[in-house]
Amino acid sequence: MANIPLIKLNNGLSMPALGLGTWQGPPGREAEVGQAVKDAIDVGYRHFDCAHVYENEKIIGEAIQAKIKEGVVKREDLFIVSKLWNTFHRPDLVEPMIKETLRNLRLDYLDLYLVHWPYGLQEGPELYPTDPKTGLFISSDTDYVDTWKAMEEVNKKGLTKSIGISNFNSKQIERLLKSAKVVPVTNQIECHPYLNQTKLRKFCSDRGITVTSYSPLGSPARPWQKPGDPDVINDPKIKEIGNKYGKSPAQILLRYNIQLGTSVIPKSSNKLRLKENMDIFDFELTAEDMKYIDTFDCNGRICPHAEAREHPLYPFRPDVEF
Ligand SMILES: NC(=O)C1=CN([C@@H]2O[C@H](COP(=O)(O)OP(=O)(O)OC[C@H]3O[C@@H](n4cnc5c(N)ncnc54)[C@H](OP(=O)(O)O)[C@@H]3O)[C@@H](O)[C@H]2O)C=CC1
Ligand SMILES: O=C1CO[C@H](CO)[C@@H](O)[C@@H]1O
Repeated sequence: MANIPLIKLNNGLSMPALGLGTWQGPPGREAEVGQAVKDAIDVGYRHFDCAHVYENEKIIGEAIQAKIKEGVVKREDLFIVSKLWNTFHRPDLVEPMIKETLRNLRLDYLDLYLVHWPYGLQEGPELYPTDPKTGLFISSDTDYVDTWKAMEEVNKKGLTKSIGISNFNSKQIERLLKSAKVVPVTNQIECHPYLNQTKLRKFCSDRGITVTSYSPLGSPARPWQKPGDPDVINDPKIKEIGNKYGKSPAQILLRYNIQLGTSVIPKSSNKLRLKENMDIFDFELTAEDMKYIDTFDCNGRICPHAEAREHPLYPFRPDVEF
């Protein structure tokens, strides 16, 4: 079984450099994730990236419990991540939400809890409250600085060992750090050769914040993909590099991220591909190949959350460089 390297966090804890993504895309596919989690544990995954908004945490909780009961793994060997959804940014909602996630995942604590996006949405039963006239998400006026204080509280209470952020830009991180008592351990962001985040990765690293790379394979099954959109896993140049190393395009994409120093969380529901995605620690891309892949960067963002573009805290604004 491959030995997955650990990434040191700024609070002395560590996070496995490879984890399983659990967002399953189109509705109706949520059930696949239970088997995927069980298979992943069997083949050696220990880091699981979950979120309330993926609406599958109960199934994941059952799968984890089943593997603990079977004696395949112990709770303390696992690194379980979840995320606070945008409609729960109001500070008084943070503790009830982490507790709901813990109940669903059947855990006493999380290893890492992230603020999923910097912008808050109108509180209520809808996960994506949307104005039918404009098609835009409906904002709440909660400031992530206040949400973060409540995140620090749930961290202090031991409901999660670490706290972090996701989809924050450099200006938002800078502002958060002015009042934060706890520095986020990671910023989970989209990162692959078409959007390699050189500046934001350096900005985070200079402040002791690791980067976790989401959609590292370019999320080829994302429901909103249109013909002609970025499709990094099918880039012939990536395939050609793979041929040189005897590795698949997915393995080259994941290895690229590992060598950038990030933690990487590919999703798969297929046992063979789960194994394939772990089999990336027995080779190294040369410095020349890393530099060559760096040149593929083309602002090829595939998870823009464009329906939030008018929100004052939308992170991917044209006036913010990174
Ligand atoms: N913080 C945030 O806002 C976000 C976080 N995320 C997190 O990141 C995770 C990963 O990103 P995601 O968008 O799911 O996309 P990925 O880039 O991980 O791609 C997943 C897709 O690639 C396919 N795939 C997996 N392995 C291989 C392989 N070896 N060869 C060919 N195809 C493969 C999967 O199909 P199959 O299952 O059939 O193998 C699936 O369709 C998410 O699941 C989620 O946990 C994602 C988006 C936003
Ligand atoms: O993590 C995520 C996976 O994809 C979802 C669909 O857009 C996003 O809402 C979310 O940020």
